[in-house]
Amino acid sequence: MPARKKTRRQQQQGRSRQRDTQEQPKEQQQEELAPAYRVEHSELYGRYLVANRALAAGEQLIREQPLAIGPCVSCEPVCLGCYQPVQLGPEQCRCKGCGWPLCAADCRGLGQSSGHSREECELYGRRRPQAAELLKESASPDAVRDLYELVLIVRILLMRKHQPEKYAKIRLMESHTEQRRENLTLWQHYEKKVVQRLLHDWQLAQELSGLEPAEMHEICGILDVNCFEIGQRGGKARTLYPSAFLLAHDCRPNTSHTDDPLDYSIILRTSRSVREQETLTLSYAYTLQGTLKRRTFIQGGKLFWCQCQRCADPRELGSDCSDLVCKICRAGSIRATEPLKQEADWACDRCAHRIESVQVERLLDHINDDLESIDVHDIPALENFLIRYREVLRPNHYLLLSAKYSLCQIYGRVEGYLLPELSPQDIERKERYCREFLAVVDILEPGLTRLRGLIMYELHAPIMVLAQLGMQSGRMSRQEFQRRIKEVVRLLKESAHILQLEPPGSSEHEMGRAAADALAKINAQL
Ligand SMILES: C[S@@+](CC[C@H](N)C(=O)[O-])C[C@H]1O[C@@H](n2cnc3c(N)ncnc32)[C@H](O)[C@@H]1O
Repeated sequence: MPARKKTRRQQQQGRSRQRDTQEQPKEQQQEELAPAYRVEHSELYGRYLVANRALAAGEQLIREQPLAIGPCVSCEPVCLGCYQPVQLGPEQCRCKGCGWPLCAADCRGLGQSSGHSREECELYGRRRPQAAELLKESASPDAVRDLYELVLIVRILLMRKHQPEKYAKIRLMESHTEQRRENLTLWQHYEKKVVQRLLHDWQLAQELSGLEPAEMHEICGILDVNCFEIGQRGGKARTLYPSAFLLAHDCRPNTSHTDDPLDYSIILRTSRSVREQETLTLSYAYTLQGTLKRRTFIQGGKLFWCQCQRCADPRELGSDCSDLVCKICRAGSIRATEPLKQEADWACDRCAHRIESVQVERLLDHINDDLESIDVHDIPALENFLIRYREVLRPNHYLLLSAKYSLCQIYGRVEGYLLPELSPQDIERKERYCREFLAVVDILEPGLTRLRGLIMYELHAPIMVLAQLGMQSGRMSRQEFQRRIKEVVRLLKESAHILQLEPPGSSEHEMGRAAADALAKINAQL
């Protein structure tokens, strides 16, 4: 995060303390209940968490600070103190001790174990030619990525010497080392980019006696299997938490989590009510992706093939978010015949047309690249994308939904398309996209989830504006107007409730407050 002025930080801390005090009675109540979960073990999951009793939606299960935190593996350089983006040019502030780029000389993360610690700075200071001096403006994206990939690994290896208790906890995490060793590409990547580099170029064994390649590979595995990616307000980091890593994966999970921008704590809650004995789950993959891609992603990093209910269902629990248009009969939808087999054919549900899954993958990669090349603020280009692929993908397809979600967020917010400038057709379009998106999110991320809160907030605005326009023009009946206002109130209520569960200081929390304010104004007028 950019260096924040003391007053702002103090204000934020003040808000946070206030919130703690307000929540105290609730926490006291919870203390009287049995613990919310317990750790179990199975052949399939290894260790995992189960509900110890029936849990209500929104119950806080875990709040804990990271055991380890560092930059994400990315080509974008970030401040080592607070993980906000930085530049590599001569103007950028650099650490006096080691030369790595920082957001500012008084970054709040300097000298902190959650940021750029003294031990790290001293080590990098001794390795300037192999580290900071490579971080120049002319450095290739790969060179930047390779260096930033090392940071969290080195931080953990330094704990071996400086924080042995934390290090011991981390080493108890799953690394899947044997399975990783069998994957030659993966193994060689870490052998070359991490192990050899740290041992030979950085001479790390001089700093940490007895350090062996096997231990370094194990740490790389632990990070791949157990890391969370977190971040608020443009910052991005990866973290290991003491117990949140124990949650098993499901592609329609029953918990949701967020992180506190002040101390990087994870806050994990039930997103819907959970039965006693039910497995507590979160999603290791982005839920708004199709089964073919999600399963490949999970297998790549976490080394298992997901077999959850959603993955096993060709219609993905009725969301149809992987459906393609059959180009032979046009009326049918093409879906995986056996979704738990990556290589199984895809077939039309109306005619005999079939395609191989590799062809589907190629098509999806192509469309995804096309979408990625569009600026997320470019309304005409996103609209054009929807037109280009409506003959190829069904309306709920996750790639179309991704474009629709961007449009939901920018109609009414970007120049030339601000709310007063929007035509009724544009407003109707925003409403339609929001509804289509929400219908799928209701299936795949039901309950008190951030995405539902955000999209409900977006949806309230077009309904409200169209209702007002309808009344003004005399084309809408009083009854219809009231029905719409009722819907606006419901959306704002739910959105305010969900988004205010997000930590103060986050943009989502701000939006939750805006929803609550809008609701209060409407209630005052009713
Ligand atoms: C973040 S760790 C979870 C904790 C781990 N079970 C342990 O005992 O340390 C992720 C690993 O748990 C297992 N796992 C989690 N969810 C799973 C699922 N739905 N199906 C199969 N294995 C799963 C896999 O071995 C995965 O790599």
